[in-house]
Amino acid sequence: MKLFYGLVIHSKSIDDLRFLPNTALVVDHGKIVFIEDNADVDKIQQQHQISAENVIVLKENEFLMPGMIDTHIHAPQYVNAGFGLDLPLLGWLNKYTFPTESRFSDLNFADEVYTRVVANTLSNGTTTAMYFATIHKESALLLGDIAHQIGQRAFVGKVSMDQNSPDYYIEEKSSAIKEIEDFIVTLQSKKYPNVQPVITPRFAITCSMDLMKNLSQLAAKYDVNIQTHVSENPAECEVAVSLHEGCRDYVDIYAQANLLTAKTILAHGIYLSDKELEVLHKYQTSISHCPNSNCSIRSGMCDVRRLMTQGLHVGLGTDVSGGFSPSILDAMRFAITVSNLLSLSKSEDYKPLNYKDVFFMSTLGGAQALGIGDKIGNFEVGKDFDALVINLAQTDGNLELWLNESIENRLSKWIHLGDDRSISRVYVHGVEVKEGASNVLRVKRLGGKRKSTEIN
Ligand SMILES: O=c1[nH]c(=O)c2nc[nH]c2[nH]1
Repeated sequence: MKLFYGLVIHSKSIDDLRFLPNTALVVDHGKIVFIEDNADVDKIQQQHQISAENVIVLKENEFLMPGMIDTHIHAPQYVNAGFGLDLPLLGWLNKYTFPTESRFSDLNFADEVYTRVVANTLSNGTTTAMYFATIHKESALLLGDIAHQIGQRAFVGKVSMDQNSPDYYIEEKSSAIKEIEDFIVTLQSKKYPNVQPVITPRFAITCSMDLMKNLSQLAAKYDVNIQTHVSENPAECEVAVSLHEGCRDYVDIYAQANLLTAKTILAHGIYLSDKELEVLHKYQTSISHCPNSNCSIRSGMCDVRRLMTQGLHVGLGTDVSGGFSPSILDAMRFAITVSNLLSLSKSEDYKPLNYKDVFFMSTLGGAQALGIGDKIGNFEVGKDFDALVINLAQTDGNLELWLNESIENRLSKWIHLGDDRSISRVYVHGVEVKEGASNVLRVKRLGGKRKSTEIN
């Protein structure tokens, strides 16, 4: 058992952010068993019979928050993060993305890159990641192994694609169906408590209707999540609809393939019509908002406020490498900026996203978007303890300046100015993992243990 004591910040819902001073939070076997603000810490330590070494008292310049959730990240594209941003989506996929992803048939290369992406996202405070891998079953399984070993909560998707893809990076339909079923069965048989397989048709351009229908049947058979892309770029929308005869619009393609469920998350959703939003709402399907990517490959500006007003769950995604940063803090900032820019062309009562909204989206909102809002995302008795200790002193040497501010302003400052150094401890299911993740990276840098291959 562990007892945390200090300032706790978490969201109860989109418009209910709580700042809880002097809070005692007890964790047992990875789960939250007690939480009380303005608590008598000695009394609670005694009541729960917790030894002194298991009491973690936060400093004045620290606070505890839920772990952050990246609802959309392409693990293999981590290699490309920060370059190749000169083309819009379809050209970008062909020139940069497919060639890189095709390299993941090489397990040594996959090991190198996937270890880095898991360790680095954890160091940046991502306790849960919804990953796209590649079409290669073995390396996608390896991503699951690595997330489990390093200690990240992860949804891992072996990508499926059987059309409109280059010869060197495509599956044949029947083998795509066999491979994804093998992938699900194998990953589930490992019984990793925090790693799940996810059905991952790349998007409607690279998947035949028949493949998508088979994938939705497998999702139902194994009760797994589904992820794909929707309505990211005007040219993409046009091509997608033209390829699937008899489908009214982009969302209708996925509706006809039975891919829309309460466990489905669609990345982007920039150009959705009101009718499409209505359909997504009916199926309780969520959106991953990836503002860095939307700006970097010039896809467009997503009106998140509109999606939320329609009742959709919206999480945040880094979308590496359309997005150049693996940090959810970066996604929060981009989300605020994009929303501010959008507001310039809206009526005066339009409310752009602020730091409280994006804090929600990066924690409980992300969990709800992934269909696990009852398990993680904030601090409630019975939930898993996925958490970050934030140390403001690491962000700015002039700590006094920070401590003179209200707690609200401190949070706003951290969201706008903080970086990975300010995330001093990371817990997943009650286990502290940041140090482990840094060690893995150190071993890699020194060329130790795992075999190293060259990275472009
Ligand atoms: O941002 C994106 N990244 C991708 O890899 C991709 N594939 C299809 N659509 C996509 N969008």
